Amino acid sequence: MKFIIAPDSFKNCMTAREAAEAIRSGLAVVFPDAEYDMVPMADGGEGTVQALVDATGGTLRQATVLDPLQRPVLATYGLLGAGVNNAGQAEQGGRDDGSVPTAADKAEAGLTAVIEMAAASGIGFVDEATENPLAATTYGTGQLIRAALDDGAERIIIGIGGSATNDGGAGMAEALGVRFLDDQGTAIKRGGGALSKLSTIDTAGLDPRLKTTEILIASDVDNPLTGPHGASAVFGPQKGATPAMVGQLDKALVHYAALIKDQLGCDVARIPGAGAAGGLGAGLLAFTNARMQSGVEIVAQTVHLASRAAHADYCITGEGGIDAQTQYGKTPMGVAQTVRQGNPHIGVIALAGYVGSGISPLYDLGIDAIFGIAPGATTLAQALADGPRNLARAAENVARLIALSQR
Ligand SMILES: O=C(O)[C@H](O)CO
Repeated sequence: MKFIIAPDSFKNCMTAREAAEAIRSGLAVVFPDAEYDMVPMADGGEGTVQALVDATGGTLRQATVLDPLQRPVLATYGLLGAGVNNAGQAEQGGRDDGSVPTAADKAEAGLTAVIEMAAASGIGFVDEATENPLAATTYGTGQLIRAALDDGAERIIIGIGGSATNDGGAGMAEALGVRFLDDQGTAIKRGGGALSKLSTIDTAGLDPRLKTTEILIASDVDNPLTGPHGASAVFGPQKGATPAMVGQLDKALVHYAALIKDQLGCDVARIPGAGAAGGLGAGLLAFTNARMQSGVEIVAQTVHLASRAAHADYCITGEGGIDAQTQYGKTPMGVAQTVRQGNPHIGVIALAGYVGSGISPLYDLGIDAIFGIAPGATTLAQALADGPRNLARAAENVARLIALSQR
């Protein structure tokens, strides 16, 4: 019997790796001799760096960068290991065609870094008293990209979302060498508000390493940069923008996008995801060699999930919450679809801290069964404290059902 264990983190409770370990411990009560392939997962949001570092035996790195309000902070990013790693032990690497990568393949593949923009420019750095989307900058995210380039990264996975910013990624680009000038040739201030003064975008100093660096953007939303569904209108208020500020920020981004189109020949305004993270999506597309992809797809490809499922009997996935939103690119859905590509007969079971309404479509989309792990009514604090134990017990019960079905 072979199990693939591929959960996301359970927010505020367990990292993806801790969740995978809890699931394994429960399954192993019933199937001590089964083969367990541990694949900590993520969807590009919080926990992506840790999950990919854990899954590949990579390393966590830190750099001092500027937060959205330009205060120095220590931010963490990751460098992936050369091969897929099973819970930090033996290498399990396989390509999605089922073959195992050679040392030459790995050398050729180059170093991959993984960054969460929120580690430098996230909403967690501001509070009600300090939030200011007119001034907040993604400069620190650019500094993290630069740190990854200094480490030798040739490919960067960047999870974007959860930002405090609305600057169209101009701060990020500035940290990488772009100059944003007003009509007097003076550098404009950082932050989305000042983009209305922009007149010239000078990319002469852009870090040349970006030309040969592939950037994969895992975006949490697919909103356009501007307009009623754009960055400012939809996400500005949660960053402290008043209705008047929303109008000002949107106008500034319209102007910014027009200059990017005129001066760089790049039309980013309507691309789905360009409005993610206050328009950082647009900035990455305009100034770097970037493309958007679903976050869970990027992670699944990076850890070779499809090929690892080829000879597995069951896949156990999960996340803190599973509800109607899960079908739109959340980890359990992406895991189910990916493992089925590698093995149409695999059984897929999802475990969650809470199970919300609207989950019926998930059964047709590839998840065979969904179970909540809480044993009964309790407080959130208690549910979080008991999370690993509850998850292990739910996994044990799943294993008991599997054993029963084999009798
Ligand atoms: O950061 C933001 O603006 C939201 O999470 C959408 O990307």
